[in-house]
Amino acid sequence: MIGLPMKHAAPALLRSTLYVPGSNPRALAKSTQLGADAVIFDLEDSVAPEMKGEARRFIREALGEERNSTPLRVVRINAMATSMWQADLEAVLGGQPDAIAVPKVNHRDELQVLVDFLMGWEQRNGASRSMSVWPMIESPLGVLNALSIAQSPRVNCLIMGTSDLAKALHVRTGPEGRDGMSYALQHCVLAARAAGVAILDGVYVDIQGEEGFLAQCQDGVRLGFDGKTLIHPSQVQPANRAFLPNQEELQRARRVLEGWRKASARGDEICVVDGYLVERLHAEDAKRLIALWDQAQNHLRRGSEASL
Ligand SMILES: CC(C)(COP(=O)(O)OP(=O)(O)OC[C@H]1O[C@@H](n2cnc3c(N)ncnc32)[C@H](O)[C@@H]1OP(=O)(O)O)[C@@H](O)C(=O)NCCC(=O)NCCSC(=O)C[C@H](O)C(=O)O
Ligand SMILES: [Mg+2]
Repeated sequence: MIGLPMKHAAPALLRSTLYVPGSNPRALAKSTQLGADAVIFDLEDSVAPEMKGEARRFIREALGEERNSTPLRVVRINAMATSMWQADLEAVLGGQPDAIAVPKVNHRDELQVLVDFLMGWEQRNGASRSMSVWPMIESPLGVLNALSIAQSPRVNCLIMGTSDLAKALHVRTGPEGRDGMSYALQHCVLAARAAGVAILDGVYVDIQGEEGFLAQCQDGVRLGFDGKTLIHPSQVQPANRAFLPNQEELQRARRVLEGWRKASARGDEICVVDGYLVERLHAEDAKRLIALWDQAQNHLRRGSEASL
């Protein structure tokens, strides 16, 4: 039933999420054809104040286009501390985006205001489903409150705003790494996992810096992120590859699952695969990796069917 606080399931595949300035209709049209798992049509920092109205119209038009289930369409509104977010929502909700990304969330109370607004809109307009909410964590207070933010109604994904966070923390980031914010990143991954929601790593702003970008994707994988937010089409395919198991990991996961299933059928809870102890938890983790791979194959298939 629309309107009740409820848990929204986390999207299954979010390796690549591409930001697109709402003021750029050419990029808006292109963004959904690039193989990203999600796109974020932006009304916040990439749009000049005098362009906000026009960007709202462009985004509403882009949402209205005939579409498939992929990529997910998300709209980033202006922060709840501004006077712009209501007009943003009024302009785009009729286009039924898959989620609303909310920048600079410091406290769960801000989300309650947003959810109250969404519930009112959905009731007035007889909406058939309730909108998901993707809060952005990009301040020290946001990081410290990450768990309660992640547990708020309708939240099914957190997004790291690492540029704003680096600025607020006074840390340097770049190809040499981002050690200064590793505690904050890990804290947010912990919060997302505890709340059962997805979590996306921040952007890498050096568009030409392929090597640095790949290194940061690998860092994101090691930290436990589900995927990365992106700023340029050239980052989509590398992120799609980085956030999937490679062939060696996939084959190993299949051997682990098979080995454990055989052991389980014999009544054993443990076995040894490739010289390593395998318990139920390893089989479950292997199953998760295989499911991720299968989701990506389905996504590819749907994409190629859509382009026929
Ligand atoms: C950074 C850019 C301004 C560079 O744009 P451009 O100079 O046009 O790049 P290219 O010439 O290489 O572009 C080639 C074609 O690709 C299209 N394009 C470029 N970027 C995108 C995109 N993001 N989505 C879709 N399509 C894109 C161009 O239109 C060209 O197409 P064509 O003309 O047909 O050949 C630009 O990449 C850009 O605007 N990127 C996104 C910037 C953005 O959204 N920033 C805000 C989000 S990041 C953030 O806010 C951080 C967070 O809050 C934090 O705190 O960390
Ligand atoms: Mg930001």
